Amino acid sequence: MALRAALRSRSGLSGLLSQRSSCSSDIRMCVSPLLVPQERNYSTPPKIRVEFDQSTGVAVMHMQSPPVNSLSLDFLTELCISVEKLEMDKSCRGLIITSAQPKVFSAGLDITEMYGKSPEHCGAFWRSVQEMWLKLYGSNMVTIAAINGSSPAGGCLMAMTCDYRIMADNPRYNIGLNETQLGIVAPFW
Ligand SMILES: CCCCCCCCCCC/C=C/C(=O)SCCNC(=O)CCNC(=O)[C@H](O)C(C)(C)COP(=O)(O)OP(=O)(O)OC[C@H]1O[C@@H](n2cnc3c(N)ncnc32)[C@H](O)[C@@H]1OP(=O)(O)O
Repeated sequence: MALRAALRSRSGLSGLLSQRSSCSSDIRMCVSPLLVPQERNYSTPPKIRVEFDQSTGVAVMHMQSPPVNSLSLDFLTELCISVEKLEMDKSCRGLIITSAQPKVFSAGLDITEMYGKSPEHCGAFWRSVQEMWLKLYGSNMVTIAAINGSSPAGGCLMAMTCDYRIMADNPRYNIGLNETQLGIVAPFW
C-alpha cells in the first residue's frame, strides 16, 4: 500500500516524468564478485544518483551520465552496485529508474565500448551488460522504468527488465530494439 501511495504522490512517477531533485542515499555497500575489479573512478562525477525514501520504501535511481546515459562498463558497474546496495536493504521495496538527462532515458549500449578494445575489456563489458539485466530482472524489489526520453536498444532492454514501464507521452521519444539496423548481433547467453 505504501509503495502504491508513494507512486501516486508528487515524489512518485508523475513528478519524475517532469522534474528532478537532489539528495542521495546512504545504504550499506555489498559488491558482487563480478563487479569487484571495476572500482569506481572518483575523479569523475557519479553516473547514478539514488534517493531512498525510508518512509515509503521507494528508491528513485536517476541516471546522470551526459549526454545520453549510454551504457558503458563504468556506468553499468555503478548501476549494478547501486541496485545491489538497495537490494541488501530490506526496507527498500520499490525502485524507480529514470533519467536526469533531458530527452533521453538511455541511448543503449555505449558504442565506443565495442571497438578498439582488448578481448578482456570486451568480456568485462558484456558481462556487465548481462549483470545489469539479470540484477534488474531478478530483483526482489518492485522495479519501474519511468522512461522520460528516448530509449533505443540497450535502453529498451533495461526498461524491459523492469516489472513496469511508464513512458512520457512525447512523439519525439523513441523506444525499441534497433540492433539489426546497426548490424550488431547480441552474443549468445
Ligand atoms: C530480459 C531478457 C533480455 C535478454 C537479452 C536481450 C538481448 C538484447 C541485446 C541488446 C543489445 C543492445 C545493443 C545496443 O544498445 S547498441 C546501441 C544502440 N543505440 C543506438 O543506436 C542509439 C543511438 N543514439 C541515438 O539514437 C540518439 O543519440 C538519441 C536518440 C539517444 C539521442 O539523440 P540526441 O539528438 O539527443 O543526441 P545525439 O544523437 O546528438 O547524441 C549526443 C551524443 O551522444 C553520443 N551517443 C549517442 N548514442 C550513443 C551510444 N549508444 N553510445 C555512445 N555514444 C552515443 C553521440 O555520438 C553524441 O556524441 P557527440 O556529441 O560527441 O557527437
